[in-house]
Amino acid sequence: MQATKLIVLTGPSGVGKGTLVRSLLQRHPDLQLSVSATTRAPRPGEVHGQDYWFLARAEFKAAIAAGELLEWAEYAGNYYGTPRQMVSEQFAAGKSVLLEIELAGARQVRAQYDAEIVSIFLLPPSLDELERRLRDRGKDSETAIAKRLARAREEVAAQHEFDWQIINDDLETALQQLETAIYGATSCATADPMSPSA
Ligand SMILES: Nc1ncnc2c1ncn2[C@@H]1O[C@H](COP(=O)(O)OP(=O)(O)OP(=O)(O)O)[C@@H](O)[C@H]1O
Ligand SMILES: Nc1nc2c(ncn2[C@@H]2O[C@H](COP(=O)(O)O)[C@@H](O)[C@H]2O)c(=O)[nH]1
Repeated sequence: MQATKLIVLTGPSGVGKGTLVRSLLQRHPDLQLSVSATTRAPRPGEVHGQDYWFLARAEFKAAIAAGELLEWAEYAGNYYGTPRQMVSEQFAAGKSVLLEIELAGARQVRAQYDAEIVSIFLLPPSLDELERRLRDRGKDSETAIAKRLARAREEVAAQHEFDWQIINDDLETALQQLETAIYGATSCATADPMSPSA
C-alpha cells in the first residue's frame, strides 16, 4: 500500500500540467485533485466547483482572512489558492492529494509540510514551444500570454527547488515519468530526479 502524499505539480502556464493530470487521474483514480479557488473569469466550458471555485476578489480576500487557504498567490493579475479543508479531509482519510499550482504557492506548501511532499516541476522542451502551446490552446488574450511567458522565465529558473524535473515533450513519456515520481520506479519507466534539466 502506498503512503499518503501531497503531490505538488508546478510548471509554467501552457506546459501541459492539466493535460497530464487528466491522464494521470484516469490511470490512478485513487489520486484526489484539489480544486483551487481563483478570481480569474471562467473560460468557456469551465465549471464552478469542478475546474475552479470562481470567486469575486472580495470573496477571495475573505477566504484568506479566515485562514481557509493552504496557500495562495497572485498570478498574471488574478488570485489563485488551495482551499485547506479538502486537502485536510482527504489527507486524514489516508488519500494522496495532487495540487496543480504555480511557484509561489508551491513554496508556501513546502514550508508547511515536509516529508509527505513530492514536488515536481514540469518543463517545456523550449520557451518557443511553450509560447506555441499557449497560442495554439487559444484560451488567453495576447496580454495574458505575454504575462504568462514573462512569469515562465522566473519559474523555470527555480526548477531545482523541486524533487523532480520532468520535460513534457512526448506526452506518454512525461506521464510515465510523472508516475515514477509519484509511485516509484517499480512499474514505470525511470526518471532521474537530478536530470533532465533545461
Ligand atoms: N506533450 C505535449 N506536446 C504538445 N502539446 C501539448 C503537450 N502537452 C500539452 N500540450 C498542449 O499544450 C496546451 C497547454 O496545455 P495545458 O492546458 O494542459 O497546460 P497547463 O500547464 O495546464 O496550463 P495552465 O497552467 O495555464 O492551466 C494544450 O493545448 C495542450 O493540448
Ligand atoms: N498558487 C496557486 N496557483 C494555482 C492554483 N490553481 C492554479 N494555479 C496556477 O495558476 C496558473 C494559471 O492557471 P490558469 O488556469 O489561469 O491557466 C497555473 O500555473 C496554475 O497551475 C492554486 O490554487 N494556487
